[in-house]
Amino acid sequence: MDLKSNHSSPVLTDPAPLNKSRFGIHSSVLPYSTTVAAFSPALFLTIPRKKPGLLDDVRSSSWLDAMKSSSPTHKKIIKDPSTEPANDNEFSYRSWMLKYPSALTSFEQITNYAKGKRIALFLDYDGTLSPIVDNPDRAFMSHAMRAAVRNVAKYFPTAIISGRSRDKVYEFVGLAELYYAGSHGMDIMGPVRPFAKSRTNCISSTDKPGKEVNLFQPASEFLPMIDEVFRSLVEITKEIKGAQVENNKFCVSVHYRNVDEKSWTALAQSVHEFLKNYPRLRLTHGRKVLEVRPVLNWDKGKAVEFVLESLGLSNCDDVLPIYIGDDRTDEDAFKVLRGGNRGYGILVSSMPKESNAFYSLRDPSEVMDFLKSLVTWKKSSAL
Ligand SMILES: O=P(O)(O)OC[C@H]1O[C@H](O[C@H]2O[C@H](CO)[C@@H](O)[C@H](O)[C@H]2O)[C@H](O)[C@@H](O)[C@@H]1O
Repeated sequence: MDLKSNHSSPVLTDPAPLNKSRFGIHSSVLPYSTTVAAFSPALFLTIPRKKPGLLDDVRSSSWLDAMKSSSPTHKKIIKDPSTEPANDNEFSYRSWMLKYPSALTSFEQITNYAKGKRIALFLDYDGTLSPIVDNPDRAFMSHAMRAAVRNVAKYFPTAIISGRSRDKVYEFVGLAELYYAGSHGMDIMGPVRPFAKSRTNCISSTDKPGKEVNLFQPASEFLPMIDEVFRSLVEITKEIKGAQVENNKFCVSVHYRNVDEKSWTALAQSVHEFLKNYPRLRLTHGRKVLEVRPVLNWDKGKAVEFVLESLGLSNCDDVLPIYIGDDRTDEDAFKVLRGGNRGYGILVSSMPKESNAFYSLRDPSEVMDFLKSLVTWKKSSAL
């Protein structure tokens, strides 16, 4: 189901930005912010909301369809295409790949285009670097994947852009040489910004190993609210077996992967009902997860532009950004790269789905192969 076309759904996908100005953010010191953060009206989104009391949409089949189709159960999708007999699913996947060719089989085409260009690499975490698992706290990446990411980052500036809190994703990845954006891009720790336009709402900080970095948190004003919402959602959902609420600092995830399907409507309904008290927050939908986020014109696409600008790589014809991700929130980044043919989005998916990406990879193991291929290509082209 295409949630974008269903404005009556309580789960809102990211609407088009109301204001196209890219970084129109003024500085101010907010009363309860620990960091220097600032807001421009351009950063706030107007989200159409249902009137209180109208919960029919939560019970409707479209809502349930969206919850069901939000992510395949990971156990069902582990297949070896070389040994499994071709079936209907495989056939439709291969047809879909005509539109989203494999980044591995199209590798030569990608590198031909990349010749003479500087690649900047953006990687989502869950479902891209680590396989989807039932327990979000145990979504570890393999040692082999970490080695592949470490290696690729030696040759190309590399950033992780995740829905997780920045600290959590750093803990999982554990590589100090990367740039990190957590909370769907609302918490960016990047390089000191000699190239970037003056942006006073960036603050200087140091990362874990003590390197000087820049911190950009456009939603810092929301911190107390998100904290309060997190605690309330833990309470509200505690009777629903399997529900898990995760604090991602500037957003909150309500996981239903381990909830019996019969209770999904009840869960969605209570979250939706509760959020009516918070008109400055919105609900989006990820892989078996409801995500509570500030109503802010900021997303993973904006985060990509921000990191590129920080690195002095924006508006350069000789830069090729590549973004690899599996989730609906990664579409914002794919859109940014597709616009003006700036770079390549690569969708990680084992099943056909519409995307703004150019290429596809089936699962994290293919992501790892792609990263390794980039390194091999880079080394050989330097000879
Ligand atoms: O942007 P990402 O790095 O992909 O983060 C998106 C969400 O990922 C995590 O949830 C997903 O992965 C879990 C572990 O495999 C899985 O159990 C869950 O069902 C998935 O939705 C993370 O826990 C969320 O907070 C992120 O928002």
